[in-house]
Amino acid sequence: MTATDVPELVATGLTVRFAGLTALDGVDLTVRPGSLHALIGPNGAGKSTCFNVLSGVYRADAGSVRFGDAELTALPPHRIAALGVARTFQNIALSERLSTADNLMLGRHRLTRAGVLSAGLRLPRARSEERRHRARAAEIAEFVGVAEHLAVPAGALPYGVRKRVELARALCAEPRLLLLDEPVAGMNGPERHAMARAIRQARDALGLSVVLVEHDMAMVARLADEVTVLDFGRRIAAGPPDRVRRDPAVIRAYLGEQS
Ligand SMILES: Nc1ncnc2c1ncn2[C@@H]1O[C@H](COP(=O)(O)OP(=O)(O)OP(=O)(O)O)[C@@H](O)[C@H]1O
Repeated sequence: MTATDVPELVATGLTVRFAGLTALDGVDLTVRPGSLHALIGPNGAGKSTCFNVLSGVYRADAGSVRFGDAELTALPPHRIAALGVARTFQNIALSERLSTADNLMLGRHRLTRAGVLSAGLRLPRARSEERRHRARAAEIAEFVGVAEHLAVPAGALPYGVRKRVELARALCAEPRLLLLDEPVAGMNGPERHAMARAIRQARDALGLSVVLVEHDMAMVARLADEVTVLDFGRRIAAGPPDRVRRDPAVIRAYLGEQS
């Protein structure tokens, strides 16, 4: 199944101030439908703040966010989620005692009418709805390579697999735009590769747009169609990874971080 109605995300002039500090300063960001877009930049550049604005956790002091015809700018997080914007966090937020399958069912909560985990009455309609959702969750588990772990409690899985289960859970909400906050943080080489493959496969299979915050330039070059670079709250470059990597302002920003 492919999402056919993925709109463009267009953020314009995003500005966020905390006390005396301007965390985002007139940032523009356009995410083409179905693209994999990386948001990068040195520590404190404003990446998380940008995610928090896109998902409604923070309200911008100025600027706007449009997702197709929808104006997201002043909407609370649950309304933004209802429009098909899902997000993962840097820290794992799975229920450790629940199986992978049940964690994925929690991800489908937004789409269920009967309340799938509490279908205690076992009414036929609730049962068939639950079956349908479990089948879809298993299909999504397949896209991100965690299908073999469906029966295992999330807490018993290795770190890299748990992070992919989290990705699957976010996908279970059938988002049209997925925001991934440092999806490979803390992973070793093979886990990074598995996650990169999972992200690409999910995007290809579901046709959604993905924005990911990432530090590792090699990973960005491998994965992203387009990159936006922030530094001190400003957008200093945007474009395809190859061009952005060679941009003198980007090189300066990253060298500055190392010194
Ligand atoms: N809630 C807040 N209150 C005050 N200052 C904040 C808050 N959130 C972020 N900041 C500041 O805003 C700036 C941008 O922070 P942000 O976390 O968005 O950067 P980042 O690019 O995500 O950094 P990192 O890569 O270290 O996660 C930083 O100077 C940070 O200290």
